[in-house]
Amino acid sequence: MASHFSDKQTYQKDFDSKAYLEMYYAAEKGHLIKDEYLKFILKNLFNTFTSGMGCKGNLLIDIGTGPTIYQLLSACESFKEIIATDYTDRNRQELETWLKKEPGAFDWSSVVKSVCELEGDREKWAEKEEKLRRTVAQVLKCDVTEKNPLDPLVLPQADCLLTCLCLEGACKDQDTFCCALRNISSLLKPGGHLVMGGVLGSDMYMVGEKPFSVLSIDKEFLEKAVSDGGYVVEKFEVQPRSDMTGFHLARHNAAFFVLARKMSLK
Ligand SMILES: C[C@](O)(C/N=c1/sc2cccc3c2n1CCC3)C(=O)N1CCN(c2cccc3cnccc23)CC1
Repeated sequence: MASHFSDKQTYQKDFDSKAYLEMYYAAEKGHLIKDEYLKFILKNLFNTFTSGMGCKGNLLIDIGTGPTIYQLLSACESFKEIIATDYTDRNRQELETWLKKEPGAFDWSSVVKSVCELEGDREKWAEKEEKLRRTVAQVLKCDVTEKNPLDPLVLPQADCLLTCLCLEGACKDQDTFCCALRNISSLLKPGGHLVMGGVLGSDMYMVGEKPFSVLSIDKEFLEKAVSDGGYVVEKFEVQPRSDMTGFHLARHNAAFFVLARKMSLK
């Protein structure tokens, strides 16, 4: 158990984006690949964004993107513009490096190919990468603990809010989680969709030699937090964790996927 809370300064100072990418998303051996988290999330994102669930529009904001783009691959088919956001400079830098095809960019091609396979044509992976690069308009700093997480920017409200593996890493307790959910909800239009993926029952995860704390949440807490946050839950999937090999690196017992709609005022 990480003895202390990994606050935003710790992330800014100690979160090694490259080590994280290698450890969790490297083809074949990445821990979130082997333990099926990624397969589960990609299938749910595919069903939500590209198979007629009606989740489409002009603007999607991804909150706490981290240094990863897997979560945007299906969304870029249904939204004209995507804004990626993260707290740490190195995560945003890692995203920019991939978006600009600069040297040292992480190789996402095997993940891109699996999403293209879901969409029906594995060969289209190069076009898919280019489509994503064209759709991500900006990479902004965000802090979910702020009333306006994008402060000082004030953006038009988004049609969809996406957030994966962020709030459980950013929030030290359940109250902070609920507050952060309300903060990010201010960025979403009434009637817009919240799409959230992550893990249940985790208390920490390793990045290189460093432990990062995780707020351990369960299905009941999450369902209540989303409903109390002003949403109607439309879909809530949980996948218990099967493969325990990477257990000591990222202790969680299930992956979750939530699709919810922000209630309109009237
Ligand atoms: C998504 C991620 O890749 C983290 N990935 C992973 S892998 C893994 C494996 C098992 C368990 C867990 C887990 N997690 C996240 C925690 C749960 C990332 O890099 N993050 C998320 C947390 N984030 C912030 C920190 C502090 C404050 C913030 C304030 N606002 C916005 C963001 C803030 C920084 C960027």
